[in-house]
Amino acid sequence: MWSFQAIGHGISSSFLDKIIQVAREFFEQPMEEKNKYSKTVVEFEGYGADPVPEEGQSLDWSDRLFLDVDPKDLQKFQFWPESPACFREVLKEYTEKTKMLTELTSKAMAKSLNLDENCFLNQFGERSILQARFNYYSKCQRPDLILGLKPHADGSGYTSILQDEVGLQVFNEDKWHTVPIVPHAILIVMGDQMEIITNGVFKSPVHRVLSNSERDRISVAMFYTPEKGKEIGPEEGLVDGERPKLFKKVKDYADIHWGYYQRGMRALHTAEA
Ligand SMILES: O=C(O)CCC(=O)C(=O)O
Ligand SMILES: [Fe+2]
Repeated sequence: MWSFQAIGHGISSSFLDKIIQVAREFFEQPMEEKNKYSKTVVEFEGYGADPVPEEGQSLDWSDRLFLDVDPKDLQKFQFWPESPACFREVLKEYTEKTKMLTELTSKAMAKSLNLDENCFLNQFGERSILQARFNYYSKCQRPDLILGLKPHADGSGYTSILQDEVGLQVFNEDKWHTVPIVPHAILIVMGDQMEIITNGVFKSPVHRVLSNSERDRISVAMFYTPEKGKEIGPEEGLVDGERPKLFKKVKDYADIHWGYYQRGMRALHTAEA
């Protein structure tokens, strides 16, 4: 399993529409307003494109706002938009709802593998991290020439994605598959750290976003990642004679992943046993 669409998650449709709406309002503002929240070259957080460390690497046809949202003491309000006026309040509420969703999802995934329902939550730790990435893909005259977002696998534990248009594709069995829009479903995509924790039973899929000449697109990705400095590794219940340990213990894997991601490369091999 690499991804699924969560429905019946208890987050109201009107609230999900509201998040997409405030994201859209933020991105539709003049550059001058958005640049108040710009990140510098070295920072992760804030408004603007990801850095491209080396010449000749592909740029994405998209606009981003990246924010640490949980634990609360990691929130840096200098990067949180004040316009639209309800932005901060809506994001705080979505953070709380996403936390509840990750708890439910982690338990359900553990039970599906006949593991103790708290085992994934324990690996992620008390201070597990949530980061929000708002993506805006504007219309593009030449969608044949440029991608909205380059192929990558997430460095998170797993990621929940809200999307308002098709465009996201997942690579599986030698083909790109377009993820359908299920209204008000939240797409859960495994990241590399769940592949490590499940000893390869769950896979972290390579995915990308196409650009589109007719419609723009908003997505809100929430990256759920183990706490800083905490070691994670394959669950003992998923290791046996037939399935030896495929990965070693790692910590702060997301930082390692980032260096590779920027160069359009996968990082999972760095965790192989
Ligand atoms: O825009 C999307 O649907 C996916 C975004 C994504 O893959 C990411 O931000 O890592
Ligand atoms: Fe992604």
